[in-house]
Amino acid sequence: MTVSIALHQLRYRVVSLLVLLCVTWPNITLVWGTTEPGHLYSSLTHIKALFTFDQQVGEVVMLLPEHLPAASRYLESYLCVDVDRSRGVEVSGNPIHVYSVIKRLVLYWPSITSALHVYTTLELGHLVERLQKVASTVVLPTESDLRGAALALIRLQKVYRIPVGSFMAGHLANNTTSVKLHLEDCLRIAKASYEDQGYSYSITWFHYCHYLAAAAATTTTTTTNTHPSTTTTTTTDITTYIRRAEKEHNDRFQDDNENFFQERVRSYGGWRVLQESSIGPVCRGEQVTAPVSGSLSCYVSHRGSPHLLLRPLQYEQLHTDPEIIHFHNVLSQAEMQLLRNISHDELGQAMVISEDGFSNKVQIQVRVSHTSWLNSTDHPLIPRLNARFSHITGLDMQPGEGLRKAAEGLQVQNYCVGGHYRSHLDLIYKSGREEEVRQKTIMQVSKCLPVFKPGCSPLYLPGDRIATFMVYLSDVSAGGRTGFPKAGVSVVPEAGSAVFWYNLKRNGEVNWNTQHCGCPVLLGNKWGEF
Ligand SMILES: O=C(O)CCC(=O)C(=O)O
Ligand SMILES: [Fe+2]
Repeated sequence: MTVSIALHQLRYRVVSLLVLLCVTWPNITLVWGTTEPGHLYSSLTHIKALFTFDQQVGEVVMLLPEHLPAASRYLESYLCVDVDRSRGVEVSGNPIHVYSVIKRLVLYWPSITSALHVYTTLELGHLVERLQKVASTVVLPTESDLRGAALALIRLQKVYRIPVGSFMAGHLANNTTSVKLHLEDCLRIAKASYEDQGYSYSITWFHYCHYLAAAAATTTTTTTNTHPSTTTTTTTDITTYIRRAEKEHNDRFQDDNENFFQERVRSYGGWRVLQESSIGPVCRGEQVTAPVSGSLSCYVSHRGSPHLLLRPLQYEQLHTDPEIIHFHNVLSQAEMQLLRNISHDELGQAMVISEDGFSNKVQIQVRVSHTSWLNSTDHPLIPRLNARFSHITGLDMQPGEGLRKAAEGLQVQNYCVGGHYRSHLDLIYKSGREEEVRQKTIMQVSKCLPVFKPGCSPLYLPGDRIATFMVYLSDVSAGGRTGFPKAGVSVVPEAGSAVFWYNLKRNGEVNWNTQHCGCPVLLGNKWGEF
């Protein structure tokens, strides 16, 4: 199935471009749709709208009399955004701010809104009215979105090895925000991880909560990290949570699984070693394999294309098997902006193909991003880009129809903070079950040629994505690399540059070393903001 999208209004901003080149068959692994419950934090459009709405709520709440406790709580949290905005600190691209805005709107806004009618007669009546109008147009977050935002923090913690104390203090990647987390947040995040079976992380967070609760209990006044409403959770309660999580951990212990410590938990307290996430080292840009010194090169070349003679390409070879090439300055700022504009309104939650190879289904934890597809007819820029990519790669980018199709349409993709794409292959045949695919020969695949016949397994359709050409439409403030854990290579997103590799070997076999991931975005937006 090919998804073609008619573009309507050209507005805001966005993202990156993924061109997946197929031999013959127009398969897609990705379709667009609306944002799933729990995933509001990953939608650029929604998050932008929430921050705008939040600002309006903040302005009204500042004028309300103090006796509305929810309003005071709202304000206390909101003022941190206000401070950061005035300091020029990134707000919508900061996962702690994103978690906090969702929290304010889920926990405090409902009580505020139900009390607001009282104030319509006062001086601030017109502000209240305006706010209520806006509220009816905004997709407001739910408890499950708050849980999703908490789990996004855990994902970042796993991959980038961020200490709990760093989140609590609002400090990420050398970037400090005014927003601080409290005991109630600590408990919420710990519980979210526990419910998601991330036992080791939940235990780590519960220990921190225990420390906060103990500190609060020894002071008569509230400390900076606690809040009156949370002092009802005692250290005894938290100890019970820890014991429960430890028991679950030990009962379900799996060696080498990032949800568990390296060993069973033996006694209460003590030092425990967290498992390394399989993508952690590449995503952090650490050296994971011995450098292939001497064999890699940088070129300025026209790559044999007369079209590139006057403006040769700068390219860097990052790896030899597979050959991974990083091309620089492939798109101009204006082109990136245009692509972000024309895709923005069509972004929908990305999905991945299901096991049976045909019915697309959402696997939310695997791929958290928003995508849209661009056709050649959507804008005159698209055919121009297809031609340019063809000159660069030497491959046919003819979008065509059916078996004439050489390449899929352009796919634009946006990841917000915490957004990621787990390790996968871009192939259609089968990602993951290596042995099974090895046993199927190319002959079996060709039985299905020249057209799809009944009896051919949907897993072995004629043609496959032979190569991937991916252009970054923005820089990313922190995180968001494209990581190749088997090849030990990672690429830092650089606006206007492109990564290219062949998914198949010359003989048509799968190149398993092309396994790659979109590392979680720690700060900012992959791909772009304007
Ligand atoms: O986001 C990235 O860096 C990788 C994206 C990717 O692998 C894909 O969409 O297939
Ligand atoms: Fe991919």
